[in-house]
Amino acid sequence: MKNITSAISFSPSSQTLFYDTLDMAWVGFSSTLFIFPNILLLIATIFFFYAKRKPQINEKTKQFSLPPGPKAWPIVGNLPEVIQNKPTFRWIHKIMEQMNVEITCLRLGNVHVIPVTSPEIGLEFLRKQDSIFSSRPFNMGADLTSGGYLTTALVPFGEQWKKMKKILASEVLSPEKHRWLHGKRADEADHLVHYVYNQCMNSVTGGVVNVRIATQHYCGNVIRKMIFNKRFFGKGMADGGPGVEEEEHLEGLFTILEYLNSFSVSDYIPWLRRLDLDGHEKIMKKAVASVRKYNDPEIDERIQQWRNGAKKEQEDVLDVLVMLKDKNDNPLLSPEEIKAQIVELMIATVDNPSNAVEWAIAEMINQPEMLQRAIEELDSVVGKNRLVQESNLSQLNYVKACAREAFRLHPFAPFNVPHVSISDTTVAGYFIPKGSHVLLSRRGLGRNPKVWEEPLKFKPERHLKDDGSGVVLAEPNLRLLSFSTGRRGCSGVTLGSTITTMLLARLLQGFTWSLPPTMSSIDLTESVDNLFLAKPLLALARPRLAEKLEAFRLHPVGPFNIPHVSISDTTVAGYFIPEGSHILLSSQGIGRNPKIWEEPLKFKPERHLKDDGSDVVLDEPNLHLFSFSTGRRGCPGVTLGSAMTTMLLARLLQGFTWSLPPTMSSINLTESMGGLSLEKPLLALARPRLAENLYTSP
Ligand code: HEM
Repeated sequence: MKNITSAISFSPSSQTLFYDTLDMAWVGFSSTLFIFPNILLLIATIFFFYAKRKPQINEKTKQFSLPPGPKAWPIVGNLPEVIQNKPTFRWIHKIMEQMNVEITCLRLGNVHVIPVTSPEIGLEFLRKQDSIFSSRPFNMGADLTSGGYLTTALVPFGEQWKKMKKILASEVLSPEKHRWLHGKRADEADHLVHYVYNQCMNSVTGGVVNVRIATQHYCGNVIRKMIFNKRFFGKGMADGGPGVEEEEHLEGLFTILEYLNSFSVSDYIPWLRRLDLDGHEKIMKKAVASVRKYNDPEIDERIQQWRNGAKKEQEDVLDVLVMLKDKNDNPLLSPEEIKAQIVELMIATVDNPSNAVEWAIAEMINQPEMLQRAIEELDSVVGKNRLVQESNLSQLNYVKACAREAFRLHPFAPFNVPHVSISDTTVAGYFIPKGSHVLLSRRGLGRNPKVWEEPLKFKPERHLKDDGSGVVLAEPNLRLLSFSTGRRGCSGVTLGSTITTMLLARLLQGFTWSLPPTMSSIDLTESVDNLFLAKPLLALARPRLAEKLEAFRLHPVGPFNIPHVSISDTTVAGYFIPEGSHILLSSQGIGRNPKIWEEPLKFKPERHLKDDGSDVVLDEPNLHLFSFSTGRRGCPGVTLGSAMTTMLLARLLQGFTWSLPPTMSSINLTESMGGLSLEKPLLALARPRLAENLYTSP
């Protein structure tokens, strides 16, 4: 749920009010005349509020002081500086640097906001005193996104949070459900490769790929597929890219993330919300509506399908949520709870993986030896004849180190989701009043020079362990903040790690990335308003596997099996076979052996059909023909290899009517001299035989 995290970081650039701290005069950047009455109203309201509610003075303040921070104005505290210094997260980090502190305290209205950049202090908040800091703020963004606090991540501590968190842990994000949903993630990983491949082959762009579009839409596709069992709300694009519906949906999700915790004045002086002085509420309402416009009809229809019996089998997360029952066998979740929770799951999924992978590839293109090292790892773990699968991810330590380094150096959000204290306490020797908003700085932790050598350098190898043990993306000790820790820690660690690693691994394995023709290096400048790359990454991609896959297609089986070498003298078939002999089983000789096969040179598939109608398999452990071999050196990929071969042939035969090209009277079946492939690549006339829509989206 990092994204939610992310939301807290930004000060959207649409802000148009600036405050002059010297003469206390508000200056309307765009229209002073328009803003002036608002300001008067603001000041009057603040005074009214203040007169009614004096800040509570706790006895503890007498013993411990608040963390150090900039001097606060009466009543409004540091809000004037927050308004004046946009984006707020950069200002906060700057003052912490200037004060040389790892914890500070700003007072925004009546709220103490406590940014932290030290892992030790962070752990005191989120581990040692976890129970005190386990609530969330009430604010406009959380209210709108969570449908009035019906969800998990954005909900203050209480029964609703407990109920939803438990449901996510046991029914949506459990290891069992993770396995159950594997096929959907696998589809989207294949779709990603297909989409990027189409971009590479696009003669208009010359193979230059917009990596941000690819990564963000992959994340959007994965979560839509897991929840709704569909990637596209509409038809999508012929090249596998997003249609207008998915573009709008994703833009809505990222806008929510941007404005969720964006230091809006009304987050700290709640009655100002109705004035919507900074326009954030209008933007948020529109963004939430544009997401729910697509989500809600799917949800309503599905509830109906279960009610009227049209749906009988659970196929995705939505089915699971709809079918949860309480102890009286009534629906456990209301439609509104389901709708709000789904928005939250979506924002939790799309931001961190896409941003980290975009940054990682940008950094790696500028240091090509990293690309090389990652590719070597992929080739040695996975090989070149098949695409990386989730079962390989645990072995891809260097690839994971690259993703982890991107989380460290380039988090999506400057701060973690706010933690709100439910009672007064002291942390690191400072008084922390009840109701404080604790903001662990993802940027500050990840770049803390006391923790990281050369913190501004992208160095994935710093995460590799000397004992070669597995690299993980989680960091419960808060040396960097990826999934956080404690009772409010991320519920989606496994899913988030899988999506991130698979995204990076597929892009690296499938394509060779380099600079677009006109560039000498990737510009790694960060956007001013947020932590994205200032400009979406455009990079040249060339398929790396195509050549190998083509070789595989043309030479499915070499003339001989891979040599078997004997490790001692022995006799076989009455002959002496010395130690170190190379045994070459001839696949050609076996398959064409006239003692085994009648008319061995004729292509006669029916010879493999069994009289009893039982299944035909491609495996032949008796070596009457040579497919996957047998014994301890036999092929471990029988199932995958059989599935791929059969699917390849079946799809081509089902999808198309094949015939001779116009100028030929028959296909020339001459074998090449150097191998067993056709001498010339097969050219054949194909005509679609199925409905047109089956060809347009993969
Ligand atoms: C790489 C991907 C992800 C990262 C880096 C990440 C990170 C985070 C972070 C930093 C938090 C806040 C923790 C805190 O308040 O201390 C969080 C919370 C959360 N995340 Fe994730 N997240 C990711 C993916 C996901 C996914 C895929 C899901 C589910 C689909 C998810 C669900 C949640 C939920 C429900 C919470 C709220 C927990 C609570 O408030 O009790 N996250 N995540």
